[in-house]
Amino acid sequence: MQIAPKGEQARNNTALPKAMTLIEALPWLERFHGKTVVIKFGGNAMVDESLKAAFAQDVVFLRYAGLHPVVVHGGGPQISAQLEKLGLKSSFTNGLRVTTPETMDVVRMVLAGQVQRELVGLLNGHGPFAVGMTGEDAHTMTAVKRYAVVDGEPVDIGLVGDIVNIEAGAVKALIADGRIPVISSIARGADSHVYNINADTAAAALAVALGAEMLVVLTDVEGLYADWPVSDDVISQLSATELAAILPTLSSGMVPKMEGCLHAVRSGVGTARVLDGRVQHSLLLEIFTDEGIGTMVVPDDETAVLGGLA
Ligand SMILES: Nc1ncnc2c1ncn2[C@@H]1O[C@H](COP(=O)(O)OP(=O)(O)O)[C@@H](O)[C@H]1O
Ligand SMILES: CC(=O)N[C@@H](CCC(=O)OP(=O)(O)O)C(=O)O
Repeated sequence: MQIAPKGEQARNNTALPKAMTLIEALPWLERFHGKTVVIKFGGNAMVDESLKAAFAQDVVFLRYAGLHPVVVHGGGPQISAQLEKLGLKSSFTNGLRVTTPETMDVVRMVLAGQVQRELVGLLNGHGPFAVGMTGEDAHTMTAVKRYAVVDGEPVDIGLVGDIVNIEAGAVKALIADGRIPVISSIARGADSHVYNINADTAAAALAVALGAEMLVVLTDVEGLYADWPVSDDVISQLSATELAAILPTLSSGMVPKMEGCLHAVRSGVGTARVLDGRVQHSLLLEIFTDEGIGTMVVPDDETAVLGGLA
């Protein structure tokens, strides 16, 4: 038995702000309970051990809060580091890795064998939730060869694919079983080649196929900068039409990210958000607090009020 001195519990009201923080989350919990959230964890956001651990906590928190998180992970910098160790060079065209068959072996090994395994391990430190798979498994993602377009001309970039079909059954079965799917962006081609898929593109396609409420992209910038690299003013919210208008002006890694966000909101996903993965717990802050952070893309018919509660 433990006995507190008279009045101590009543005076001990330092806990009130904590209670208010929890209460602030209530409308968002009501709104998102039972909804699927596809989270893209970018390779540039996973450089730090404490960030990876905080990410795993956030994702498991979402699961316990009654949402259905699905993780699609990147690993671009990790692939480049491994290629370098092997004496192979990395080259990109329009933000896409030029992927020879030799490079593809390394992409598959790093994404499915290292990055995915590590994330599954971190998530499963909190319970038996995470199940790793690649887009190849159960024909979840089918790809066709993708060409980069440079000066209006198609350029062969090797085994880079575009997703043409998603069979979401295996992912849905995992969600229904209370698991957290952790998916590497590799897909089988109808021609039985294995293709390297940009992880932003894969996450967006999966969000659409799952009818997700939200696509969240965690990266290494605060959001979409209005006039990058000249300024770093973050665009906090923009409509699909506004995004389509600025898409041709974007460069490097932002191109597949924002193309994915646009595709998602134009295909039924409620909102698409780009967040700073370098900020600990940015995922929870974005979903469960009133302060929106990063960039939110909303469908054209949504009003600005989506930033708060509609
Ligand atoms: N308008 C922009 N706003 C923000 N970042 C931009 C913009 N245009 C290009 N970038 C670049 O895109 C990068 C993010 O893409 P990328 O490196 O592929 O990240 P990730 O590994 O998270 O997918 C940023 O670090 C920045 O250098
Ligand atoms: C075709 C293509 O470029 N694929 C990417 C796949 C990994 C990825 O997208 O990782 P990030 O999200 O960390 O950039 C690559 O090989 O780097």
